[in-house]
Amino acid sequence: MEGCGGGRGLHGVRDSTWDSPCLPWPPGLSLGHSVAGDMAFPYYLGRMTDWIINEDDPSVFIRAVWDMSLLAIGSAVTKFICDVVYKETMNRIHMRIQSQVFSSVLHQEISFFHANRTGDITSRVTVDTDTVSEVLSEKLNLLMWCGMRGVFLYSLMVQVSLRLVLFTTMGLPVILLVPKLSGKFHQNLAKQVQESLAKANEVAVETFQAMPTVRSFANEEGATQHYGQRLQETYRLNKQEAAAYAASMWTNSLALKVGILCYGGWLVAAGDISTGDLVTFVLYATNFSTAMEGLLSTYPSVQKAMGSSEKIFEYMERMPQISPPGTLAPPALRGHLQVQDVWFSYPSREDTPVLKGVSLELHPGEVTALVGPSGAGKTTLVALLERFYEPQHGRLLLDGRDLRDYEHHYLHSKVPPATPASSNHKIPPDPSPCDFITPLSPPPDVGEMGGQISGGQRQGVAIARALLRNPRVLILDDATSALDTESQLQVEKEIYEGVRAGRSVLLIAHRLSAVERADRILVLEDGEIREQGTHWELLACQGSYWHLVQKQLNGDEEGSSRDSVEVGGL
Ligand SMILES: Nc1ncnc2c1ncn2[C@@H]1O[C@H](COP(=O)(O)OP(=O)(O)OP(=O)(O)O)[C@@H](O)[C@H]1O
Repeated sequence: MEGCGGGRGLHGVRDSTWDSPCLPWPPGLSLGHSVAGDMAFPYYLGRMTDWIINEDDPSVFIRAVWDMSLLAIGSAVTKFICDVVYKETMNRIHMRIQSQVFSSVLHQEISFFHANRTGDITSRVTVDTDTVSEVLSEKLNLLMWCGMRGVFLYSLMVQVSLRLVLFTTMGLPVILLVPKLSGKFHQNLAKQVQESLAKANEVAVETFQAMPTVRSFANEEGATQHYGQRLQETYRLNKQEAAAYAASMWTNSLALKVGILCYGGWLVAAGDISTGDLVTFVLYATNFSTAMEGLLSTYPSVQKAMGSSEKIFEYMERMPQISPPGTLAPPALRGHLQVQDVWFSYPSREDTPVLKGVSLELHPGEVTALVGPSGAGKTTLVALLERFYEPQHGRLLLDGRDLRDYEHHYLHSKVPPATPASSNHKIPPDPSPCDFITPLSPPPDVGEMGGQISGGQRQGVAIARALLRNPRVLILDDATSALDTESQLQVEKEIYEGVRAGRSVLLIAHRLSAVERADRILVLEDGEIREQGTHWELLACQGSYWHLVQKQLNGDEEGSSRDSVEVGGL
């Protein structure tokens, strides 16, 4: 068996996965003991038959009974120990595979999560690993057991009668060929079942995630129907899979057994073998046929697991499509951030650049604001600064060193973003010593995707989390739009206090009143920096910024009717 010691599993797995959970003693040996115990029965039954027919010395009969009893006990005990050790080992392997797939997925680049559906990824980590584990812990055990029985029995059958073995062997191709042919077909079907199940899961996950939308469009019936259609597809494939499985089972050839009895009877009559030998052989052959049946019934499951394991190992062996982080972690960081001639397009739309030669600088002790219409590329720039993606052209430098050179945890603690998305996970009971968070008082568990807190609380938590890290570069991406006026003033106080202490701040805001105090305002439009200057300088130019301000004043842009803009100071 390959599962123990180095080597690769069903379809190849890194050695480390399989190294540690080795069986404490050679599994083949203990399995051999157990199988050999089982195999002795036909032999002793044969001897007993001869004794009954010939009425030999009674001690032969008593010895046979004793030997059989001892072997039965020995075989049962060894099998029990074997099963316990094997299952324990396989459980550990399952746990390891599952956590390795999970960890491997977590290390993928962000675009991987955009390219693959959440349901598919979850299915890989849970359903597929379960399938493989089930096969490892049950079916593979059975497969080894049946395989070993088959080998033992065959050699014992050879010892009893070579002629009968040759006769039996003629029926073997039927037994061995059919599963090979049906196996491929079954493996294909198993893969399709897994994919269809993943799609059904995806529909369920997406529906639950968008539950408020489903409710407000009264689309519960539609969503149920959609899910039902997916399940129907899975059901149809499952039926086909079951039929393929049954087809691979029928090879248990009754004709073979009848043939052995007829031919064996003729050999006994001809005096080639004894009646006891025939009894022994028939029992061996029956056991052999059962072992072959076991192999056949297990084989499709192993094929199925191979389909699942292929996908698991695809994930486990996938290298993230982003440069690995560096090791740089200087004790002191100024927070001078430079974006130099950055061009970027998303992997899913490679021919549509979102950022077109963007250059900007964040200086320690200054607030730099980035404004622009929706879709201009502001959040994309933040994603690059967070190293979710890498630009196709241009450089991102922190204190003169490329962002890629910095150690992963160090970089994210020194340059944390405050975005609503960063508050979606569970938070500690006391998220922050920051004053503004107290009145917002979020619950310790924010619920899935932050669903149990208000927009304002979410933003408060996000800012508190970012500030808690005492960052050198603070990035606020539309982080204060849902805060009430009092909380917003407190956040601004925190921000500007941090700036006085030498922090660099990048402030992205739709509500233009929030950026008026910034030391510099950059206007990003269609992926390009169109203007930069202070609030007053930009107003005086009457360019893009002035137009944005006018739009908000006139209430043209979404939400601006609620947020009156004071052009002239906060
Ligand atoms: N993951 C993605 N894959 C492909 N295109 C994307 C992705 N995320 C954003 N985009 C596209 O990139 C462009 C810029 O989006 P981005 O979110 O950076 O704009 P934004 O200026 O932050 O907008 P807003 O102010 O509304 O948040 C948009 O055209 C958007 O559709």
